Amino acid sequence: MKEFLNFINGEFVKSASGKTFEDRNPVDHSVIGLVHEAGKPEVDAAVAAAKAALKGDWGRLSVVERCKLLDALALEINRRFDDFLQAEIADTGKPHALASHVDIPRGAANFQVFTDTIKSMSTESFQMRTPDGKNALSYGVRVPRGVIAVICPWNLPLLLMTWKVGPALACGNTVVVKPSEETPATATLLGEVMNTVGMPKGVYNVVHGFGPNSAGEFLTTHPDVNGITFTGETRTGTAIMKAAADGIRPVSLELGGKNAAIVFADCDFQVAVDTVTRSCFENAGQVCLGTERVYVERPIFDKFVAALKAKAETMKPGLPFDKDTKIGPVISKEHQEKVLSYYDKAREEGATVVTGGGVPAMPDALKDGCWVQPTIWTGLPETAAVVTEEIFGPCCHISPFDAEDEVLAKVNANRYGLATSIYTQDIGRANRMAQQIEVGLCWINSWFLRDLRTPFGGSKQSGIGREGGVHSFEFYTELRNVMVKF
Ligand SMILES: NC(=O)C1=CN([C@@H]2O[C@H](COP(=O)(O)OP(=O)(O)OC[C@H]3O[C@@H](n4cnc5c(N)ncnc54)[C@H](O)[C@@H]3O)[C@@H](O)[C@H]2O)C=CC1
Ligand SMILES: O=C(O)/C=C/C=C(\O)C(=O)O
Repeated sequence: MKEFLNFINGEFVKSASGKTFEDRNPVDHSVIGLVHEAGKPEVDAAVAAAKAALKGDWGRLSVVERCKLLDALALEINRRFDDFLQAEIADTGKPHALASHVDIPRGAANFQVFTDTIKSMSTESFQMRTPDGKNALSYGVRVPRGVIAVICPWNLPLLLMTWKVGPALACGNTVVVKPSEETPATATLLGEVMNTVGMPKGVYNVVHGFGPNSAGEFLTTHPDVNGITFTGETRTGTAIMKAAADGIRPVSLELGGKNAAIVFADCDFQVAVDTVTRSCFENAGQVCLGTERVYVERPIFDKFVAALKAKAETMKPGLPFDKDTKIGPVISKEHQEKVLSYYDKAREEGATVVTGGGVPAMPDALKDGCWVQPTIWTGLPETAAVVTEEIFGPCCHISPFDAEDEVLAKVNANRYGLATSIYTQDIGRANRMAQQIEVGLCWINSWFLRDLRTPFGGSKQSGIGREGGVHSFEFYTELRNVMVKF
C-alpha cells in the first residue's frame, strides 16, 4: 500500500502517533494509499525547520540565486510531468486532457512567472530637504515575511499550492504546506523535486491532516507562523482569520464564489455557449471561478437554454484516461452528497430541471465513484438556495433578463464577489458593466483566461488580498522604509 509521508526539513517522516487516514480515488472510491497525519509534534518540527532555514543557506542566497533554484524546480516539474499527472489524476479523478493542459503546466509556470517578476521588482524612493538644510533620502526595501503557512483545497491541488509557494519562495520566505486531506499526492511529490534540485532543507515542508483539531489548526495557530495564505471555503477562511488575529498575522484569502455569466442577445452565440459550458462544467464544476448563475437576455433565452442543455448532455462521464471522457467525478462521497442535496433542494423549491439532476448510470466498476450529472435549472426566484449558495458542482440556474440595470442588480445581490463573465459584441456596454460588477475578476467573451502577472482574488466574502505578478509581493514581503540623512 502506498504511503504519503510528511515532508519536514528535507526528510519524509511518518507521524509519531502512528495515525493515518485513507486517500481514495473518486473514480471508484478505491484506496490509493495511507496518509500519515501530522499531529502537533510534526507541525512544530515543520515550523521550526522553516524558521531555521530563514537564517541558514536559504536566507543567505541572492535573489538571482534563489531564482535559479526556482527555475530548476519548474524544469524538474516538467521533467516529471507524467508522475505529477498520474498523482493528480489518481487523487481527483479529473480527465487527462484537463490535468495535462491546466493543472500540471501551471504547477511549473507558477514558479517561472514569479522568478521573472521578482528580478525586475523595484521599490520607491523619495528625497527631501531636512529642516537644518541637509538632505534625506528615504527608500523602500522588501524583506521576506518569514514562515508562511499555505493551506490548500482539493480542486486544483498542484496549481493552487504552487500559486502560493512560487511567490513565497521567490520573496525569500519558507513555507509549511497543508494540502487538502483529499489530495495529498502532488504536494508530497514536490518534496522529492525540492531535494532533486538541491533546495536547502526546511525551505519547503508538508504536513498532512485535516482542519479543526488537526494539522490545519495546529499550523494556523502556531506562534512562529508569520503569515497565512489560504484558498477554500469562506467559512474556513473566517476560522483562519480568527486564528491569525492572535499574534496579528497577515492573511491572504481566496474564498468561495457564486459567479454569474451574463449573456446579451448580441453576443457571438457559439462563443457564449461553448464558454459557458466550460465555466459551468469544467472540473465537474469544482472551480472557484466557475459559473453557477447564468443570466440570458430574453430574446435568446429559449435558444440558449436548449443549446446549453445539448452541450451538457454531451459531457460523457468516465475514466480519466478514456479519450471520450468529458467530465470526471466530484472529489468525494461527502461532496457528492452535498451536491446531490442541492439537486434535491432545487426540485423542492420548484425548479424546472432542464437536464440532469441526479447520478449518471455508470458501468459496474465505477458504480462506487462520486459521480453527479451535469445539471441545469430554470424557473427559480433569485432567493432560491441554488441561486444564492455556492454548490461547487457541475450545475447552473439560468434566468432571463430584460435590462442592463436589472441584471446588474441581480448579479451584485450576492454575498460573494469573485468572478463574472459577460458575453456581448457591444464593447462599450461590456466595459461599462465590468466596472460596476462587484467582483475581483471580470472576463469579457471569455472565462478562466489567465495572465499570471495580473491581480487575482475576490471582493466581498470571496476574499482578502490579491495574488499574481507584483501583487503577490504585497503579501509575501514586508515593505521596510529606510531613511538616511546626508
Ligand atoms: N477554491 C475554492 O473556492 C474551494 C471551495 N470549496 C468549497 O468548500 C467546501 C468544503 O470543501 P473543503 O475541502 O472541506 O474546504 P475547506 O475550506 O474546508 O478546506 C480547505 C483546506 O482548509 C483546511 N482547513 C479546514 N478547516 C480548517 C481550519 N479550521 N484551520 C485550518 N485549516 C483548515 C482543509 O484541511 C483544507 O486543506 C466545498 O464543498 C466547496 O463548496 C472547496 C475547495 C476549494
Ligand atoms: O488560476 C488560478 O490561479 C486559480 C484558479 C482557481 C481557483 O483559485 C480555485 O478554484 O480555487
